[in-house]
Amino acid sequence: MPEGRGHHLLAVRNVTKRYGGVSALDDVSAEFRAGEIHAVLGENGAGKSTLMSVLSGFVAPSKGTVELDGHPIPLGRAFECKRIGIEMIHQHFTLVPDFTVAENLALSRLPGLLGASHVAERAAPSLEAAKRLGWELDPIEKVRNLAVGEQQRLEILKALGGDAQVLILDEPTAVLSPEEVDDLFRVMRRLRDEGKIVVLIAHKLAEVLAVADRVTVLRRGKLIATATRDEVDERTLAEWMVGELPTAAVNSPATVAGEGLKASDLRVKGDRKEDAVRGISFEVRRGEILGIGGVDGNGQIELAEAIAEVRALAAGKVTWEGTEGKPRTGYVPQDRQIDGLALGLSVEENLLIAGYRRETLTRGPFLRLKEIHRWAQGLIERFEIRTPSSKEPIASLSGGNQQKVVVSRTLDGEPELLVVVNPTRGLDIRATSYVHGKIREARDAGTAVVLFSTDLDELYALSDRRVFMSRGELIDDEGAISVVGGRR
Ligand SMILES: Nc1ncnc2c1ncn2[C@@H]1O[C@H](COP(=O)(O)OP(=O)(O)OP(=O)(O)O)[C@@H](O)[C@H]1O
Repeated sequence: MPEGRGHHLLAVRNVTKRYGGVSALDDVSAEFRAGEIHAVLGENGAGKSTLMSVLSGFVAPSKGTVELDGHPIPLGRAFECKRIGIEMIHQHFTLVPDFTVAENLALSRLPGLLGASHVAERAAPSLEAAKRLGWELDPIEKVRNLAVGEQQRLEILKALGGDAQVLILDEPTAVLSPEEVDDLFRVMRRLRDEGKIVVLIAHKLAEVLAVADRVTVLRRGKLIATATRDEVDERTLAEWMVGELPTAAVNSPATVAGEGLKASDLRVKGDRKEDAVRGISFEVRRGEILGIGGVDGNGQIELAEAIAEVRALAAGKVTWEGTEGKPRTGYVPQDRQIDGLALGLSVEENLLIAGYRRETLTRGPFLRLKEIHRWAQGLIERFEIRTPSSKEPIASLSGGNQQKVVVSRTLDGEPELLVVVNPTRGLDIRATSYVHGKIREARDAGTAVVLFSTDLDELYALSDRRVFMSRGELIDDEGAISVVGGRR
């Protein structure tokens, strides 16, 4: 039996969290034990993030308590929770890119001046943890030069340096390559065996079954079940999550064909003026989905932005149907929080913002408000965007539901060229299968689709043809996937 088991118990007792009329959590009770990896599952908007935020003190519940070893934790006080050893590893990293590894590690400890000797002293516990886990990082490397997987390691090391007893990971595998996922799971098991409480939010059932000791499923704010790994399979979990079984989508071959986008010798600079895309040529025909795979950070984003015309080309040429003419382009960017959404505006305004439906929704300089409302309502229903109303601020939607807003308005614009980057990141099984279906529909109607995805399952399920990117270049040998990657 792992040492420390039974020593620490994080217990949620009858927790309810209401936002206006919505119960994000409804009388939820659950126990997270030392020496276990506990996965929390649920559809988009089920309440997973809210539960994690309650556990880590970022959100105070409307009712109920959380206890660590029988002592109530300070509710809604993240800093206090950190002090007693509860650490949340967020999906959006909280690192300072221009600081070194050691400086970032030092910063996470008590605030104060960062003299060179203090940095070394404060970073030491995290660097020791790094050594123990086989995650050696160069302390003087700038964080902006680290690959995404390394940045995540740094986030975890920050938490361990603070002597975390409870580690909460919010969808930690979303940004990782298969090898990095295996390595993260190795470390999670090791931390579990050291007696820590490890909690994770996850969407991929296969991953959950691979790593979790126990699983808790939420649906619409309610706890549906907690079970041990051996008591469940993918089918049961899926049923618990959605209340029914989703039907698997089948990939039908493309029907419409025609000349589409042709890119010749594209070169694109990254944000730091580095050569992010180094001479790439490819073609994607109308009625075809071209998948571009590879580990994050190998120039995919810069290439996607260049094709979608939101980043300038340094060199090279793009033609559409053999001419210099521009296609009607739909773009689903990588980071919805930064590029996709105006967080201060409502759901409806965010649907409208991309301007895809300008002809029907405006009259001269005026907005046709009733039309807009009806149209927005239609998208909300079809894409099952979970929101109390279309007037709700977008910031109050769950992550997956925000992603649905971006995807739905883009697909609704009936693009001739569709550029999507990880279109289903953060979406649950049902939403993923719906979005895949809509992308195939667009393809079947003659759209040329360029799918950038770091998710191999998605890449193989959706694309008609595949290439991979490594260090700014295309490689078409699929066997090369395991060697793709590393630093920029
Ligand atoms: N700050 C907020 N204001 C209003 N409503 C909110 C707020 N935060 C969450 N909600 C609502 O609470 C519900 C649960 O959201 P939560 O983010 O916990 O879901 P989730 O399971 O993490 O979903 P996802 O998989 O999409 O990230 C959703 O209906 C969401 O709209």
